[in-house]
Amino acid sequence: MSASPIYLGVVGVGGVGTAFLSQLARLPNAPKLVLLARSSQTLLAPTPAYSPAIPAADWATAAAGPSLTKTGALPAEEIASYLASAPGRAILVDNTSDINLARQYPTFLKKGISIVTPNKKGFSDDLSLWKDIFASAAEGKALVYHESTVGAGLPVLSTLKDLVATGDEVTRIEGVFSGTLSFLFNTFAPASGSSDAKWSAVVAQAKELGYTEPDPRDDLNGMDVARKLTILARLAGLEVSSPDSFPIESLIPSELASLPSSADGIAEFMKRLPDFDAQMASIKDTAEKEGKVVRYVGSIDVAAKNVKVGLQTFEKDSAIAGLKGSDNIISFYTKRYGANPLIVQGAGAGGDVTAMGVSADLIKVVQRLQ
Ligand SMILES: NC(=O)C1=CN([C@@H]2O[C@H](COP(=O)(O)OP(=O)(O)OC[C@H]3O[C@@H](n4cnc5c(N)ncnc54)[C@H](OP(=O)(O)O)[C@@H]3O)[C@@H](O)[C@H]2O)C=CC1
Ligand SMILES: N[C@@H](CC=O)C(=O)O
Ligand code: NA
Repeated sequence: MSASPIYLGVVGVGGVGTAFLSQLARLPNAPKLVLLARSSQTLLAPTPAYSPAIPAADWATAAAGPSLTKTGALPAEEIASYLASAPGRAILVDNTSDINLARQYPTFLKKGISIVTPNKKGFSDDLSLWKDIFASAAEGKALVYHESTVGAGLPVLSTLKDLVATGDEVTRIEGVFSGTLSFLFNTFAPASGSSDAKWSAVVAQAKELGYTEPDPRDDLNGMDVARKLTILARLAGLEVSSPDSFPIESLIPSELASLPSSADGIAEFMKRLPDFDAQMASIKDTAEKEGKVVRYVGSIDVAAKNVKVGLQTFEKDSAIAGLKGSDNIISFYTKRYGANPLIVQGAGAGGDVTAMGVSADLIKVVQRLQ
């Protein structure tokens, strides 16, 4: 007997979304792509047959697919209704960083539509949304997978969930949680050798490489790391009310802090950032005088219910100082593992590795729905 078809809606075709589509095109037993959206355009397989499916691969190939319905941006409720009416189980992959779409996850889940996403916003916003998401999933018998919200494709959330589910006691989680900030400090202040790179030039490079959030200030102000720690803390059992409920050290010059988060605001920020290179150079030099390097780290002390995010200096021969490229390193201290933590390390940003986490989650959801 062949498995009944599963229907897929994908929103977002940026760095991660494009890499995801190309992985989707190669997946055996891939669900039928029936909706594909970017900020101002939506492609739909025509109803009531939900056929022909949209060809995966990339946006241009998809948009050239025959007999598709094409429209502008659709409200989340309409996307949910469209997917819920498909003649089989449905999955939404959210490859945006849109908080408004994330706030609608409960609407999708209550209708039985499973969610797969690298978008951190829904899981790190107010605790009430977190609770609503998982209660709605239970109500709609739908699944929620979001591995790439922390450490991109690295098995961070699955590891933590396994530790908790098997009865281990997680006491502390610490490390480098930002691919962008890892790349910036590894390049700007390497542990071996020296670098003349200007901070602003390395920020521009990280943006170009697709490591940053759509607005790079979300990385530089520490909020991206704070969101990841909020997600990990919640999975470890702490009721963190929101990512701004603990102190976060920002690397954004105060003079640039109030620029708007529009495309113009981002461009203005990037243009004026070189004026403040001396500030980061001074932080680097101060660490250098002590024979150390500076890195941006985070930690969760589960027993003390304490979350910290900010700059710290490290000996040059330490594991954190020696990270390369966009690598994350995440150490789980638990009762079972004792003094030697379970460590997950590897690339923590970039389209391909993030999409890998999304595709792997999709495979798990498809297997569980069949
Ligand atoms: N880049 C990385 O290394 C990692 C990213 N992530 C997360 O992955 C997500 C995507 O990141 P990335 O691909 O880099 O971001 P991009 O800015 O490259 O892409 C965002 C995409 O979302 C679309 N979009 C935004 N808002 C909406 C909306 N309301 N409705 C429909 N489409 C919308 C954009 O449309 P348009 O094409 O029209 O602009 C674009 O296609 C983010 O949540 C990010 O935090 C997680 C881990 C690592
Ligand atoms: N901007 C983020 C992307 C992954 O979450 C980062 O740099 O870590
Ligand atoms: Na991950």
